[in-house]
Amino acid sequence: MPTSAFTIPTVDISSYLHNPDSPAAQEIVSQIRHACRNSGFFQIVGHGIPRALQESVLASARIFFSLPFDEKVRLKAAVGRGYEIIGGQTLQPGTKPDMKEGFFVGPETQDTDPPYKDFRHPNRWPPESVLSPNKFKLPILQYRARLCSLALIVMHILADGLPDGNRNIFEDFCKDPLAVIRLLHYPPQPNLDDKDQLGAGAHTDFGAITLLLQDEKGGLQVQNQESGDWIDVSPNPDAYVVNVGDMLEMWTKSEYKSNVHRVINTSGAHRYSVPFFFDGNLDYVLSPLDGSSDKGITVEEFMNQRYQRTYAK
Ligand SMILES: O=C(O)CCC(=O)C(=O)O
Ligand SMILES: [Fe+2]
Repeated sequence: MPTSAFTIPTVDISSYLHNPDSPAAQEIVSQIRHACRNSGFFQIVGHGIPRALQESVLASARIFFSLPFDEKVRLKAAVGRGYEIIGGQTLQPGTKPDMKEGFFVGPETQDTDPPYKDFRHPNRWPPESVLSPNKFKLPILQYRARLCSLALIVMHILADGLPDGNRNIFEDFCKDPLAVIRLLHYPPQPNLDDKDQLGAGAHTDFGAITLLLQDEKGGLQVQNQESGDWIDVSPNPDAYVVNVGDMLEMWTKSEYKSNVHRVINTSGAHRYSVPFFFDGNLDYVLSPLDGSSDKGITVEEFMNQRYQRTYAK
């Protein structure tokens, strides 16, 4: 276990974007490497995603979730696409279903005829008469494309920080990746004394990395595994919260930690957030980077196992 104090640093990555081989960029790599080995969480600023685009995606979330339930539920789809009702997922076994609703958007696919393979279902979009594409589909797709590029850079930073420092080690994994935007809405929790009711129950993320945009309401907490304390991740409108997921922890043999987090919306108001899950190429075979001989597993198998645990059959 790391001996240094639990930390979720905020790192300005602009020097890395400018020149990944500069001394300033190497300092960024070392700060992020430290965070990944310690809490598994950090925040990035200087990432280059325009504020206006972030605002338009949060606005899309507000407008979508305020639609009548019947319009939303029509867009219910397979895991990882379309609408997910309040209580549709239970991230923490033994607690009540999560008090959040969601809308997932993955890659746009040309192949629109069923049967669909897992994680390759087409996106679902509200009809134009209900929600104009200018207010929903287009900003979300534009945002998703920008986040895909940013995630590749974060993967480079993480690769630079591994013991053999090979920046291209994740290259094949990052080709044609499963990368999913999830709009989330957490209604105000009616009874904060009910410890079994969380917005998102305690969990670790399944994939490689998550880049989270959160509004100003707060409620995300990360657990210090040594003390058991829950640490608030205070909202910073300029920052993405980045965390390591289970796949990367397994792959790096716990060099990088996938840490437990949860959401409790204590603000008394509606909270919106937009995680972006970067999960890599579905056909890629994962086996620990240190060359130890564990049997490989594809990204698709890995993600299936994780998702199945959190959705009622
Ligand atoms: O809404 C948030 O702040 C975090 C959501 C989350 O942890 C998740 O969707 O995995
Ligand atoms: Fe999460």
